[in-house]
Amino acid sequence: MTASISRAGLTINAPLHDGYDTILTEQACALLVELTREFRPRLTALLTARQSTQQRYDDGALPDFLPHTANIRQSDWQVAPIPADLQDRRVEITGPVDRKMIINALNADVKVFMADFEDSQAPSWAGVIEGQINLRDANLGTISYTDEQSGKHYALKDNPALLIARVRGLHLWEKHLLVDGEQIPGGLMDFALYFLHNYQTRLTKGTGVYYYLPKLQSHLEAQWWDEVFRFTEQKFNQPIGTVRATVLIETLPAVFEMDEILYMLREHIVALNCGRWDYTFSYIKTLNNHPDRILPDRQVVTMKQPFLNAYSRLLIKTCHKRGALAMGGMAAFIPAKDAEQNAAILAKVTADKELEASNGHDGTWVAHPGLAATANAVFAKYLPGSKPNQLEVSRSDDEEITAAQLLAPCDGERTEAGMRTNIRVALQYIAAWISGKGCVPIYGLMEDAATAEISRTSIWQWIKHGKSLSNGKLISKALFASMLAEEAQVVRSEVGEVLWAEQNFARAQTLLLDITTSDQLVDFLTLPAYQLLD
Ligand SMILES: CC(=O)SCCNC(=O)CCNC(=O)[C@H](O)C(C)(C)COP(=O)(O)OP(=O)(O)OC[C@H]1O[C@@H](n2cnc3c(N)ncnc32)[C@H](O)[C@@H]1OP(=O)(O)O
Ligand SMILES: O=CC(=O)O
Ligand SMILES: [Mg+2]
Repeated sequence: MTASISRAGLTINAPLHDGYDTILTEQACALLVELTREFRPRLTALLTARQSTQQRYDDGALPDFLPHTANIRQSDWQVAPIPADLQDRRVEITGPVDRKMIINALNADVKVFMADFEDSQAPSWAGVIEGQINLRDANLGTISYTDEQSGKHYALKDNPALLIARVRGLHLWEKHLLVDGEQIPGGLMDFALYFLHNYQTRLTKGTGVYYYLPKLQSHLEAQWWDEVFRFTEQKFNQPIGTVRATVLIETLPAVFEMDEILYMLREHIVALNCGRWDYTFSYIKTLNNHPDRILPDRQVVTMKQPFLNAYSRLLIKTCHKRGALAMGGMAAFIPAKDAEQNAAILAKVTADKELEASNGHDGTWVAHPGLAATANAVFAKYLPGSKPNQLEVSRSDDEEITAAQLLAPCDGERTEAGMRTNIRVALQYIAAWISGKGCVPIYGLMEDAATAEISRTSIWQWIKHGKSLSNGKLISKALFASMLAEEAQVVRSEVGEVLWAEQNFARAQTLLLDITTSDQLVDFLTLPAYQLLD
């Protein structure tokens, strides 16, 4: 049991290992207390508002554009000019804030590295604090790492990629830090520590403090972030716009409020991004009670599906009209060792990036350095020479993209193989997450919190609506429980007894059973899983 420490009014219920004091300084603790007291009450109200909005969808309503903000959508305004170093973002690599991976990502042949406290990071105490240490050292340019086993040394190359930090979503709390007896918001903690420890270094280098904001559900949440940014800029005597944000549009409610989100953050925002995996998860969650909108096997739900293509095109059109960039998203493929398999993977990544670039996206994401060349080659065709982006594309496009298109049902089969794959993926991912690893390769794909959510909520929804598999089997709680027991044995033989015992597979199996057979859909799998982390 760790003794609790009180510093500047912040209660720290976790050990302060080597170097942690350089992050949780008196000044940092005082900032966390001040920001929490100022912004936590309204965040709590915004989270409650999410529940009442969801209740309306559960009662039969469908998401739609908001009547009372029509003037924002219809009037003429632009976001603040995009800083020079954010103009060309054709390829961005993403990854957790692990020391070695940060160095590899910053050295990759990409414009930007999105350093992730979110989908690809399990927010263990060590993960979040050491992540801040690593990012501080990366911004200073002093980061290095030596692999104890191989002896390989890692250091930054000249002109590394530009760093953008993605903070935790608003639903996640930091259980190790309390203000006035209550947990502090995880995203606010990531934001504040990253700002405090990096703004001077970054401003001295002529850049700003750049963030990705995940999983927003409304423009009022964007307004909350805007106020956090202003408060912090003013407190540190920095001009408005020192902080710049890229907002992921990755929930179904948010796609109907993109103009409003850009407007609320207009002095801070530079881009929106298509977070396709969380978006697909959110489509399932938001419409979980709508029997006519049940998704098929996960493998069928690609960006070619009309509802996802409408989302990509509306995001591009909305951004470009307002002077913001429109970033694409992640193909979940990762390189294979076998040359023939790898060629097939690169062909799939090329096709995915080609669709994004031809729709008009200004850039895209890759999950692995081995995919950077492929994504660069596609975007180079659309951005020849020194052309930085496609801001001119669909700026004045008046083709309407309707609510019906965004909500269009997606047909396809629900197969037994698809259901069994969902089970094995969700089981292995949850085990990894509660063991402290937020992103793992499973069956040749990158799996993170967003992709795993699709696997487990698909099954939940199929059970709820009594759907059948393509072979006629009724998808019931009993069928799921028996398949889970069988697939757990498959995974156990794949990973072996030692890893099964060491890496929390039995606990993951219990958690997966609980959240898939619960009557109410569990909002995020990371909420119950966080109780098991650390
Ligand atoms: C839905 C969303 O939110 S998408 C965004 C969140 N998801 C992500 O960011 C995915 C990040 N990607 C990853 O974490 C990894 O690529 C994984 C887990 C999928 C696969 O990792 P590994 O199994 O280690 O891959 P692999 O063995 O091929 O790695 C080869 C090398 O590339 C490095 N590497 C792999 N992915 C990355 C990355 N994203 N960033 C930096 N380096 C990377 C590895 O560290 C390794 O380096 P080394 O040779 O110096 O040891
Ligand atoms: O964060 C990205 C996503 O696809 O989810
Ligand atoms: Mg996401």
